[in-house]
Amino acid sequence: MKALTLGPTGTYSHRATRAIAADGDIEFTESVTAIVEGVASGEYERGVIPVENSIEGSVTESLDALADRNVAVVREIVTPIRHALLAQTGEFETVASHAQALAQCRGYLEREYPKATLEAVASTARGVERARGDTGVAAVGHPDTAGEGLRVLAEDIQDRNSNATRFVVIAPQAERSDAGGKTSIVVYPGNDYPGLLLELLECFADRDINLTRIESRPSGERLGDYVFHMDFNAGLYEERAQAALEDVEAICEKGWVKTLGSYDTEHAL
Ligand SMILES: O=C(O)C(=O)Cc1ccccc1
Repeated sequence: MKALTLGPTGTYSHRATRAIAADGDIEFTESVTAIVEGVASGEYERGVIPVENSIEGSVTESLDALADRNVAVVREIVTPIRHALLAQTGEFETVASHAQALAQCRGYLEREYPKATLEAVASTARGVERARGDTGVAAVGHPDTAGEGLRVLAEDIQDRNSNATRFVVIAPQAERSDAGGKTSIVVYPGNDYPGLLLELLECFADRDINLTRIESRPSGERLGDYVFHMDFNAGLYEERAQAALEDVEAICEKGWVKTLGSYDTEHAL
């Protein structure tokens, strides 16, 4: 199964993708939007993108790409994230990594390297490549990416011990499934009145369905206009989930509801 994820080789996304594809079937690109596009167009059978981190929150580019393109979510993969500081020597002026990784280590970097300039690059592994080619650059990434030429200067530098990232596995929309313990939908009410959000939440509360996440993103139309990403603990094969979705659709008759599908969770290292 050909899978596309965030590269180059050695990213956390790459590690998560190994849960669903063999290394020979994994290809890389350097933007999550390009991953979603590669799957939506049918070029790739699977894509793996990070959506949420326990310290830093949403990967907003991923949420927006899921709202804007037509793909299905067929699985979620949760992995612990343990960052290392990698460099050729202890003398560096710049720390390069994915913006989320830099943010997850903000306290450590400010405390230990207050003068360092932080440089956001496309992925942690891209930062490691920068450090491999430049003595003035250190990287934040998985310690296994050090390879030859880089020293692991410090391990477990994330600001909290419990640092986990949630990735979703996406597939072409035709593979959307009703089976699985969780469901993701994206909702654009296209309306605004007191109690609208309460009504949306009641669709789930009234049926004893646990919402695991709700995240608002700007619709891009105007200030104060939102798209909601909602995840809940029920599969669309369940009558109560179908009924909740029907009610959500009725509330959003002036907007739209995108059903990304039902799926199960996998924990990977
Ligand atoms: O850059 C990577 O390695 C990624 O896969 C994105 C990311 C960054 C930080 C934590 C989890 C995922």
